[in-house]
Amino acid sequence: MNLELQMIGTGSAFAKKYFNNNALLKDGDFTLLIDCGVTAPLALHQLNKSFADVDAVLITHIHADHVGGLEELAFKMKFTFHRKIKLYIAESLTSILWEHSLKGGLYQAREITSLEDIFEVCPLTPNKPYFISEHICLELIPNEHIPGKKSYSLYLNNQVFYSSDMIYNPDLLKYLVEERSCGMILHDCQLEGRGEVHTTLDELMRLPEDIRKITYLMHYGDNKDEYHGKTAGMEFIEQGRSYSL
Ligand SMILES: O=c1ccn([C@@H]2O[C@@H]3COP(=O)(O)O[C@H]3[C@H]2O)c(=O)[nH]1
Ligand SMILES: [Zn+2]
Ligand SMILES: [Zn+2]
Repeated sequence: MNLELQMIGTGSAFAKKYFNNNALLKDGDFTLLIDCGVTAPLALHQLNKSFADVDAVLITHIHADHVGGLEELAFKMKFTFHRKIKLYIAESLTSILWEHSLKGGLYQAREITSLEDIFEVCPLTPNKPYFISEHICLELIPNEHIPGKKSYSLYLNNQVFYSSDMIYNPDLLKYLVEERSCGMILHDCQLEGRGEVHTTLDELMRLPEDIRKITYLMHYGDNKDEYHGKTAGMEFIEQGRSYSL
């Protein structure tokens, strides 16, 4: 596939040791930022990067650990870099992102009155693959996360499933592996407590071994190290490290 995935953060929403669960997906010179949480500017800075290195941004759902850095991204693009990058987002979320999340901070008469004043908005239809660069094919898969809130997982190049935030859905994982040649799963992982809005480690440990073998854990809490060797063979994705896909 020849893509590189680098998690700029691997933490759960309120983790303090890890940044928000956001990623860079690189195809040669093209870099996609997958989600842009509150901590994204600092996370990039600590990797000697900045929003200047980002060519497009994709949003999976509207929670601060996934969209909270967009205000800074937008201002930097508009007034520092003078560049409009592509925003990939489910069509169902475009007006919600502006009206319910970004307008309060970004609105500026004659300068910024809509998402289109900042981004080249690319609304995506779920369950439909899109080539967004030469080698990145992206599909949004609707998931269940928060009652009444639309949220999406990603399926990359018909091979890699990226859960973003979702409650346990073993049937989806089995379907992707058995019917759609999925060879890698990056899954959110709540280490403790009941999985009311996320998937828990206990739930993932119930998956069949062939699925666990290809499952990597992300969006975890600060005490992740206590769980090393206690994950039924599933590896934790490491913040900052680059993975070849
Ligand atoms: O019913 C709820 C709704 C939300 N939350 C917390 O708020 C966080 C929002 O970001 P997140 O989706 O990464 O994780 C969520 C949880 O940590 C919760 O515990 N129960
Ligand atoms: Zn989250
Ligand atoms: Zn969330």
